[in-house]
Amino acid sequence: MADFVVVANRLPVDKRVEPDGTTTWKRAPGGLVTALTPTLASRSGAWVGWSGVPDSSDDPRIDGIGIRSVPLSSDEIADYYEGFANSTLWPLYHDLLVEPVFDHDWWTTYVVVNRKFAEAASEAADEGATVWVHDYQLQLVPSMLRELRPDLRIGFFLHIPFPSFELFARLPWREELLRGLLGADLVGFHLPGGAENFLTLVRRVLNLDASRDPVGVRDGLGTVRDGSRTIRVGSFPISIDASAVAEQAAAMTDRAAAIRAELGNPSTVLLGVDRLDYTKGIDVRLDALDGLFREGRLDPADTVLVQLASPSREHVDSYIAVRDRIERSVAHINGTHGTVSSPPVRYLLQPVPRDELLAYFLAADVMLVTPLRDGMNLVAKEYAAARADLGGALVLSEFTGAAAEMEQAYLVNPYDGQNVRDVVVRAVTDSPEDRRERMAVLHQQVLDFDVDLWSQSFLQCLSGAAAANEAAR
Ligand SMILES: O=P(O)(O)OC[C@H]1O[C@H](O[C@H]2O[C@H](CO)[C@@H](O)[C@H](O)[C@H]2O)[C@H](O)[C@@H](O)[C@@H]1O
Ligand SMILES: Cc1cn([C@@H]2O[C@H](COP(=O)(O)OP(=O)(O)O)[C@@H](O)[C@H]2O)c(=O)[nH]c1=O
Repeated sequence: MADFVVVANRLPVDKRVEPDGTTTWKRAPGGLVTALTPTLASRSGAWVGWSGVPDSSDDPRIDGIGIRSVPLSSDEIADYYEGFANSTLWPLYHDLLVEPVFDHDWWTTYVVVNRKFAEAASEAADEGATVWVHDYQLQLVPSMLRELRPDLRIGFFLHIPFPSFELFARLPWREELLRGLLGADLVGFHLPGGAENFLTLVRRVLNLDASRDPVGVRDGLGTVRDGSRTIRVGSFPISIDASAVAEQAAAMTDRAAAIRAELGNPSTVLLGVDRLDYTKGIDVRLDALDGLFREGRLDPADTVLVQLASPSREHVDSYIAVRDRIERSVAHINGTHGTVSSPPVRYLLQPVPRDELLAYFLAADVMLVTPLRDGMNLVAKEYAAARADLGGALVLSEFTGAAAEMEQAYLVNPYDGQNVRDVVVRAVTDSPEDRRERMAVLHQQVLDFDVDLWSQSFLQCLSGAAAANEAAR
C-alpha cells in the first residue's frame, strides 16, 4: 500500500526481452518520470499504468517505486488508446487539426479501461493517500476513484491543451467527462486559459457554480462548488530538471563537434526533435526550408536541417498520413536542392537516446520548435537548459504552452509561412550578441522555473484543497 500514487496511461518503465529470453526493465526516459521519481521514492510511492504492450501484467520494482500494471487487451488498446484517446480527444483538444471521430463503441471501452485504472489505484492506495491522476486518457478516473475511496486526496493534471466551449461541447459525452474530472480536489492545466475554459464549461454544461475571476499561474485558483465539495482549478506549467540537463549536456561537447563534422561542417545546422505527430508542425519547418532555398535566402550547400522524429501511434490513420507527407517533403527538398553527397535534410525516424539528443542540442545553431498546437513542449525547455554556453537560438511557435513563458525565443506563427521564413532567417543571421542575450534569459528562466517547482506547487495546492474538503465533510 502506498501513501502517494501516480496514475498515468504509461508506466515509467520500458520492458526489454533480452536475446536469451530473460526480461529486464529500465526506467523510461521522460519528463513525468523525472518529475515524480523523487516524491515517489521519498513517500513510499506507487505508479499505476499500462506497459505499452498487450496483455502484460508484470509488476517490476524500480528505483524504489512500486509498479502496478493495468493489463490491456489488443482490442482495448485499439478502442481506448488509438481510438477514443488519440482519434477523438487528441484532435479535438488540439484545435481540430484533424477531424475527431465520435464512436460510441470506443467510448464504452474508454469507460471500461478508466474503471480498470481506478480499481488498480484504489487497491494500491493506503488510507488517506494522495493520488495524482494524469492526462486525457484517464479523465473519468477521479470520479470513479472518489466513489470507490472517498478517503483519498485526488489531483488531476491535463498535459495537453483544454479547448473552448465551442469545441468541447461537440463531444456526445461532454457531461460525463466533466463530471469525471470533478471527482478530483484539484484539477490542473498548463496555462490559465485551459483552466478558464474548464470553469466556463462546468458552468454552461453542468450548470454548477464556478468562479469567473481570471486564474493565475500557480496562484489565484478558480473554484467549482459541487454539493458540499469545492474543486480547485489552477494553472501549473510543467518544466524539466534543468540543472541536470545542463550538467549532462556539458559532458557532450566532443560528441556535438563530431556531429557537426559528420554533417560536413556546414555554416548553419538547424534542428527539429519531435514525436512524429501532426501537431508538431514538422511539415511547417520543411516548407519554410524549401521556400528559403527557393528564395535564395539560405544556401542549401551550406545549411543542414537535422530532423529527429520518434515514431508515435503508428496504427492511427492521421499519423500514417502525416508520416507520408513529411517523408515526401524530405525527398522533395533533397531531390530539388541537394546533391548526392550533401542532402540538406537528414531525417531519422527512430527514438534517440537522451545523451545523443543533448549532443544534437549543442551542435545546433537554431532549434526549430514549430507546433501548430502543443500543451507545453519540453524539447524547447531542454534546448534552453542545454545551452549553458549561451550559444544557439530557439525558434518557437506561439501555439505551444512553452511560448507563454519563453518570450525571448524567436516566436513564430506557424500558420503564416512568410512569418516562419522571416523569423528563421533572423534567428540564423542576428548578431552573436543579440542571440546570446536572448539565450541568457531563456537559460536562466528554465533553471528558475524547473520541474520541482511544478510538482511541489501542484502537490501543495492539492493538499490545501483536499484538507478544506475533508474539513467540510
Ligand atoms: O504515450 P504516447 O501516446 O506515446 O505519447 C507521449 C506523450 O505525449 C503527450 O505529451 C504531452 O505532455 C508533455 C508534458 O506535459 C507536454 O509537454 C506535451 O505538450 C504534451 O503533448 C501526452 O500528453 C502524454 O500523455 C503522452 O504520454
Ligand atoms: C523525439 C524524442 C524525444 N525525446 C524526449 O521526449 C520528450 C518529449 O516531450 P515534449 O513535451 O516535447 O512532447 P511530447 O510529450 O512528445 O508531446 C522530451 O523530454 C524529449 O527529450 C527523447 O528522449 N527521444 C526522442 O527521440
